[in-house]
Amino acid sequence: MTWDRLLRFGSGVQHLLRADLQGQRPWQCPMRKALPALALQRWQHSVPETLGCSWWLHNDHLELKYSDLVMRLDYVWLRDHCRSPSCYNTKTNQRSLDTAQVDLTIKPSEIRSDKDTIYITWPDKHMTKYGLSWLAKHSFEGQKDYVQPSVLWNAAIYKDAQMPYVTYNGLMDSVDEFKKFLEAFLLYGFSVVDEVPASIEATEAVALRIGIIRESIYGRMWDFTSDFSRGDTAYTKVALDRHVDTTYFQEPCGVQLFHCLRHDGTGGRTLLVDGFNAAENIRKENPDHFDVLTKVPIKHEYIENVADYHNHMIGVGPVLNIYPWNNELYMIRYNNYDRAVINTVPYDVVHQWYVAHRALTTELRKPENEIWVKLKPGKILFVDNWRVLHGREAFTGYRRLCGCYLTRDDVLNTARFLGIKKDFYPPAFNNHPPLFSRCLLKKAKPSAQKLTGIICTKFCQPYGSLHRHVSVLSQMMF
Ligand SMILES: C[N+](C)(C)CCCC[C@H](N)C(=O)O
Ligand SMILES: O=C(O)CCC(=O)C(=O)O
Ligand SMILES: [Fe+2]
Repeated sequence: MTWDRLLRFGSGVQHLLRADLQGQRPWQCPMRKALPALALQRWQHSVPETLGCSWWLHNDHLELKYSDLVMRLDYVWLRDHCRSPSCYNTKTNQRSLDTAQVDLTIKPSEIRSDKDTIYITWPDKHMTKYGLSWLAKHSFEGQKDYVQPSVLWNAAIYKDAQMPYVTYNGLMDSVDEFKKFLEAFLLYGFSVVDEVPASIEATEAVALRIGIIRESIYGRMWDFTSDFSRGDTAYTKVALDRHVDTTYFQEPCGVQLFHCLRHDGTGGRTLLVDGFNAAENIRKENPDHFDVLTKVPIKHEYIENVADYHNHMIGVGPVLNIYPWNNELYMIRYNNYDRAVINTVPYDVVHQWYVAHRALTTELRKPENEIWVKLKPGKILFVDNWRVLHGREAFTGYRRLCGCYLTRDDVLNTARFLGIKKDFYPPAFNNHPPLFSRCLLKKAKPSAQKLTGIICTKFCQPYGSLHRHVSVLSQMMF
């Protein structure tokens, strides 16, 4: 074997590469494309091809083929992901290695593989063992393009959805019921628990089953009537248009739950609107409006000086919040009552923003997007406050509502523990087009029998990936 060969091909259970990598020549060899034809045909395998892996040392990364998956692994990444006891604590699942100490031009000095494992020795003689299936699972190329399915709904879709009926006893005593409830919440952005004792204590117990209560200026568990005990319209009898709460927090509360403990009077129904559905419709129909709503920072404010309550909360952010790496919408900050003075952009942008905001408002106000429910003692409504807007009809009489906010991370933590949350971090670079991350599943149910239609939103175009997603989603949902 010549030097070039030794450096370019990996194979065998025996050591293949034992090079002084400081030597210039091998690492300056041309990239794969420029290699002689013979060399290109010479991927070598550790064991019969079907079982093992083959690898190729490039100048700046390791190309590793393992059961049909071709991975390209950066050397610093490989060193950084060493799971040896000195680099990684498997008890705490924390890295002990100081990544800043890794030479950014590091290269393996020795490499070999067998059926399940690849072994890399580094210039300082440290050896790293990588399970091939671990690499397949954690490499960029090995990412399964699953999404957290979410059903963007309007009134008609909701009607067909057959949301599960989960009771207090079911939720507290049965993991299956608990999962049913949370699955519906993840899919639709709201979910109901029924037959709950009409007390603050039972409401709190339900909250704690799902997550951790987020204490705020309103307290831990809150419990209010229309007595204007706090300086906010919520504490009156007037109607409240659709909104999300705590837009004036830098991180608005993730989840809110409502339990109406008593109402002797008329009106007071609760309105729910899927903010993501409305926003995705805007994205489809008028991407420029969508764009403006994702870019213009808007301040929201809560100023209260009532009795002993003195609060001034400020939160700033766009109405539509999207992840920069794939444009996925993750939070809507929409509350026209609490929106503060706009002074962040010049007048012409202000005007564009008003036009875009009007388009969104029009969409949010379409009766076909509204669902109305009457909260009653015994029924707890959970709302994803980053996605689903709520409102209420004016009412008469005595009405007492209790509930709390939950920390979002902890609700998702519970969902992961139950195995019902898939986390998807899509490819973020140009030659790997963003895969769409939200789609409209018509008539999907939490443990759906059937999907009757999947409409992909505009930003997730590539047909190939759409096709893959559809099949992945189908697998998950059927
Ligand atoms: C839910 N609870 C009654 C405690 C608070 C109400 C907060 C109302 C406020 N305008 C907002 O939308 O954030
Ligand atoms: O009274 C209601 O039904 C809800 C009021 C409200 O929007 C809130 O408390 O956040
Ligand atoms: Fe509210």
